[in-house]
Amino acid sequence: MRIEIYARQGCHYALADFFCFHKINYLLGSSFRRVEVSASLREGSVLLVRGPSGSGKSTLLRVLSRLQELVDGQVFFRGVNMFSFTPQVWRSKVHYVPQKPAVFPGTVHDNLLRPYSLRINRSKEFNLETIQRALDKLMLDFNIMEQNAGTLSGGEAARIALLRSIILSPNILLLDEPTAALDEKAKQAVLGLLTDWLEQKPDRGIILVSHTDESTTFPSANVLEIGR
Ligand SMILES: Nc1ncnc2c1ncn2[C@@H]1O[C@H](COP(=O)(O)OP(=O)(O)OP(=O)(O)O)[C@@H](O)[C@H]1O
Repeated sequence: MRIEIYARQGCHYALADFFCFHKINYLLGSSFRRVEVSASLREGSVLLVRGPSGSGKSTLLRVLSRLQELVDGQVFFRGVNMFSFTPQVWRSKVHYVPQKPAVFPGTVHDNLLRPYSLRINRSKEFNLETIQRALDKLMLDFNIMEQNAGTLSGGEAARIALLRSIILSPNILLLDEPTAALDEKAKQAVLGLLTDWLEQKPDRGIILVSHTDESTTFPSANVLEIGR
């Protein structure tokens, strides 16, 4: 009950209490520059995060995925405070896909399989048909599965990192410039996949940091401006 009350106070302006953060404060790197932001995300929707370079957009995503401490403020998923979850459970719900894709030793197949070795994902199914469909949508050939992940191009590695998150079916995707390394056609493919992903199931949302205007793809998206 206490959690409910906090949720309403913290995010009372939210259209729905799906995911929201209220007056969260965080430091930029080791400097004393501090950012304070509030925003909310409706189920099935996108929150676009904009702001000048160095304003703290990537840091916000790190804070929301609990890779960096917040100084103050509250974050809620369905009215439950972020700190009520263990970091592992929180990160299985809220996935961060960094700007520089993480590439692990081994093939692309090994890279996609890697998160399933974590206890939190053991009950999840690694489904090759789903992967094949997603690779198609991302304009990648299924043969890429056997390629050494260290040899992927920047744009390929970005799409594989996104796919690795998507197949685990989190509730919230925190995406940092997911199309920055892509040409226009591949960019549209990624945005199409994200649109489909949002529509496939309820209980999903995306927070998207992007320097390009994605509001035509996601016309109902809320926008959070940082550092203006
Ligand atoms: N680990 C760190 N150590 C020191 N400074 C850091 C660290 N991480 C971030 N910063 C600084 O914090 C500020 C915000 O960085 P952040 O990456 O969040 O910005 P951004 O808005 O995402 O920028 P961009 O649009 O260029 O990607 C920058 O000035 C950056 O140099």
